[in-house]
Amino acid sequence: MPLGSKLLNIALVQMRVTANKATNLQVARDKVLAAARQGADMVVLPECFNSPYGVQHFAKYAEAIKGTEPGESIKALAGMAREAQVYLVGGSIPEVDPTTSKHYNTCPVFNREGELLTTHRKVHLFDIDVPGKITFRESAVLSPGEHLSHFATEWGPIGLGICYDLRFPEMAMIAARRHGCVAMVYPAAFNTTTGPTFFELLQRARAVDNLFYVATCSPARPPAEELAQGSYPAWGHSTIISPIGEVVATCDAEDTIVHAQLDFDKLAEYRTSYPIYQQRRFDLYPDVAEGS
Ligand SMILES: NC(=O)CCC(=O)C(=O)O
Repeated sequence: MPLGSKLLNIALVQMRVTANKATNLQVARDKVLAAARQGADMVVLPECFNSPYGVQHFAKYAEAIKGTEPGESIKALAGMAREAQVYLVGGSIPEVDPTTSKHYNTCPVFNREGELLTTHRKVHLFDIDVPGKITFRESAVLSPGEHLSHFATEWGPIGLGICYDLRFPEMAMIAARRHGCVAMVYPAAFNTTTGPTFFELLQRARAVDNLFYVATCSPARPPAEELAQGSYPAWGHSTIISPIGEVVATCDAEDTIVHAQLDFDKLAEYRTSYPIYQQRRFDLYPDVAEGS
């Protein structure tokens, strides 16, 4: 992709995640390389791509990212990004901070040289209770991140969130208006209870709120026999949404790679047609994007 190009080819790797970390890393590598062969400039992996998603698993699979020798998943991700020569939004992995022993749900991002550009620690932990359907309490094991995150690319800055973060419009608004982000990327793992009602709706809302692209990447849904044994029922439906809320590309719950082209000339056109960036009334309500 030549510098200054307005088109970004993105690929969402909706992969099956197993209990075997080495297998997950190998599958991720094969799929990142396959996506690059299809022309992807940026590849996104799912939330918790190296470990089953569940509070009972986080500590067992956790690895250090910073402040010491990086763990095997970080080394593997850096290698994949370098080999495929893509920006890699490395889904998320359970992270342990070696200085505090706290655990996080963390998204690492790499450039085409395999250098770690940034990490996003999930800011809003997934604590919900839908009686008779799903109870989940990430905060039983994880600590919340304390920072919002974005990274620079030749297409413009790109904001990061992880799954439940998608429900909080302020994060996306701050990315868009404080940092000038042209897209928001969310590794995610909604489920068969909340996914049908909320997943696409939230993505379309965040896109339209900010007139930018939104991309999400989920694990594929496990097979019925694993669900019967209590595996997390991932909703799948990895999706790319345009700045005016159209579904550009999506899928169901299967193991697949979703490709789409983000067109930033179109984004500029939409922002001219719908000049909401110039029309806000901060004399009537506070600006959440104010600050450093
Ligand atoms: N992994 C998550 O944060 C799940 C979020 C989710 O399913 C929701 O409804 O929100």
